[in-house]
Amino acid sequence: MNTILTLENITKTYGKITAVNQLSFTIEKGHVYGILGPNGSGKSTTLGIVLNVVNATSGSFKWFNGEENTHQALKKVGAIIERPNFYPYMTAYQNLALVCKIKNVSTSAIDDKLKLVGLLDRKNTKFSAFSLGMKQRLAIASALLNDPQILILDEPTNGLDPQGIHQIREIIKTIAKMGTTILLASHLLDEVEKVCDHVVILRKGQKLYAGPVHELTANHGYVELNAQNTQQLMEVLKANNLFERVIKQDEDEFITAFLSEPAKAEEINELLIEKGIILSHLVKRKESLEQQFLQLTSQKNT
Ligand SMILES: Nc1ncnc2c1ncn2[C@@H]1O[C@H](COP(=O)(O)OP(=O)(O)OP(=O)(O)O)[C@@H](O)[C@H]1O
Repeated sequence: MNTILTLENITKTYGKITAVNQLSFTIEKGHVYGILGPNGSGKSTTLGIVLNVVNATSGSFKWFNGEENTHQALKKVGAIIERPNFYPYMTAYQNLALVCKIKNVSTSAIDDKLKLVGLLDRKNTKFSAFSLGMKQRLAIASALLNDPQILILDEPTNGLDPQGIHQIREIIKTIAKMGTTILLASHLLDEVEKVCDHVVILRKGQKLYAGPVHELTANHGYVELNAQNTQQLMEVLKANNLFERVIKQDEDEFITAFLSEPAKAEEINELLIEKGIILSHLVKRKESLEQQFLQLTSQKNT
């Protein structure tokens, strides 16, 4: 089995606040997972729980199918969940050598890891002289020193400039291509879309969606329509299997009908003419991932 991590009904409460609510999902080897959600949706708390730094109130999780205890399993996990913190007066190399000593791994891999994050030529520069982006890249090198099976990152590009953001995303993609599973938390849809192949969407600690990113985008779009007799049009649309959801709120100018399978505007028009409906408006649209994300996160008021 290639299961790296399984969460089952994890809940974490802080007094009256439910930070994580009955959360279940599975991480399989070889994928890049994003935990996506607005600020305060429970992403960091979830990462803290699986890394054993936060105790869950209820529910369970297991690493590597529960073959080893959590303490042993976490030796195969690389994680950066806080701002990178190294000794400022020591060089990049010296800092990593110290990490090797603490993790009890050989220093022979240091240059390779520095190369991977684009810092080999800065190995003898003191940490205090590093930019935030360089510090973050050094933290990634450090987390990779023991060749973990999974790398966990909490908001890896927070606070970086566009170039720094690009560098980090490219490094994450390279690490993933080399076979390391990645789990990253982000509030940036764009980041998850660019870097991840799977996503768990959270809102107020609750899972709204878990699955491949492409399935979230693989919808057939929707049509906006109107006719003189709106009520009749609504009824015809609702009765047809071509549409999985038909919506019109009072303030809406048009009816929105979500397609359950691909269909051209001409086909829809023809179908409605057969039912005696002359459309005054027909526009076919496709929701962007952003629209879907906003729709998902604004629904389910709990
Ligand atoms: N130690 C704590 N004590 C009390 N409440 C907490 C604590 N840690 C987190 N929370 C609360 O739990 C909820 C989830 O927080 P969490 O940090 O996990 O969210 P997040 O999605 O990572 O957001 P952000 O990106 O803003 O950190 C929030 O309402 C937060 O205020």
